[in-house]
Amino acid sequence: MSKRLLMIGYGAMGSEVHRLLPDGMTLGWVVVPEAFAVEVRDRLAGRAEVLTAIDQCAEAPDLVVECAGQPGLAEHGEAVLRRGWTLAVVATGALADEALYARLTTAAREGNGRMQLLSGAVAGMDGLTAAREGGLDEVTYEACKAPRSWKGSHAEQLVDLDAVAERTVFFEGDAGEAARLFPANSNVAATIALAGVGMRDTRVRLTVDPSTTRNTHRIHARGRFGEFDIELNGYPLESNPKTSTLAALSVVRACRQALEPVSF
Ligand SMILES: NC(=O)C1=CN([C@@H]2O[C@H](COP(=O)(O)OP(=O)(O)OC[C@H]3O[C@@H](n4cnc5c(N)ncnc54)[C@H](O)[C@@H]3O)[C@@H](O)[C@H]2O)C=CC1
Ligand SMILES: O=C([O-])CC(=O)C(=O)O
Repeated sequence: MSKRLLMIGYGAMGSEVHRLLPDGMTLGWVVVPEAFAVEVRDRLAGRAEVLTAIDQCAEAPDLVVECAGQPGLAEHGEAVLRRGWTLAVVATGALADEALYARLTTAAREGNGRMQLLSGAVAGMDGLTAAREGGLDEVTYEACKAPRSWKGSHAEQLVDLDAVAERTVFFEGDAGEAARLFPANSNVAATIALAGVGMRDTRVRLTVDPSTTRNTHRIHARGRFGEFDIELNGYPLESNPKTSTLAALSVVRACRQALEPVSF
């Protein structure tokens, strides 16, 4: 019998994940804000039940994936974890809020739930978490995207996205600030911080480049293990250029992991 997935959010990433769900996993429920429920119900045309709160879900899903962004994790994360369900998360930037982080970890502990932080648009989180065990001296992260990928974000206050003519750095700071200021664009900064040296000590630089069509992520880590540099040039999703295709694929991978006895 097929395992059943509950998805929080059903935007660009959610629809892509739904399209690519592995055999053996079906979408049972989608949770979206009231204002989007009618539209999402129309799009799904009966293929999954559309809810607006976790307590409306009458059965236990085999897996819950958050594809809703930071407000979605803040709103529904606790209810999922208190029910003892497993929650795979991409809006890791929400965890820069220490109070929310504490609420979710307490809910997971008390409810016997599990929060799985997904690697999203980047690679190397396995190596970084392993490297941390030996001690890390430095972790830096740089993102570079096309102007259209920064549209509608705080970048609009820092750089003229319509006029920018060459690669331009518009933000330098720590991972916590980046995740808070760019909630739809800098979850990766928080993911790297959570896997490495934390929000305050992870240095972040955000850039825009009018000549690129990719979402580029560069990570540098140095510690007792040695050092590594990762550069990932991802294709953005057509339906949302802020979001890399790999981020959606990392959710698909989490679905596959829930099905298979052997996994990376
Ligand atoms: N960790 C990573 O590498 C990445 C993380 N992300 C995160 O994933 C999020 C989703 O990306 P897209 O699908 O491209 O965005 P999108 O804007 O296309 O879709 C967001 C969806 O979430 C829903 N939503 C919003 N607030 C909600 C709430 N309180 N409860 C339930 N649903 C809610 C919306 O109705 C919409 O269906 C981004 O906002 C970002 O936070 C995105 C890319 C990479
Ligand atoms: O998808 C990406 O390239 C990264 C992203 O939006 C995020 O970190 O929130």
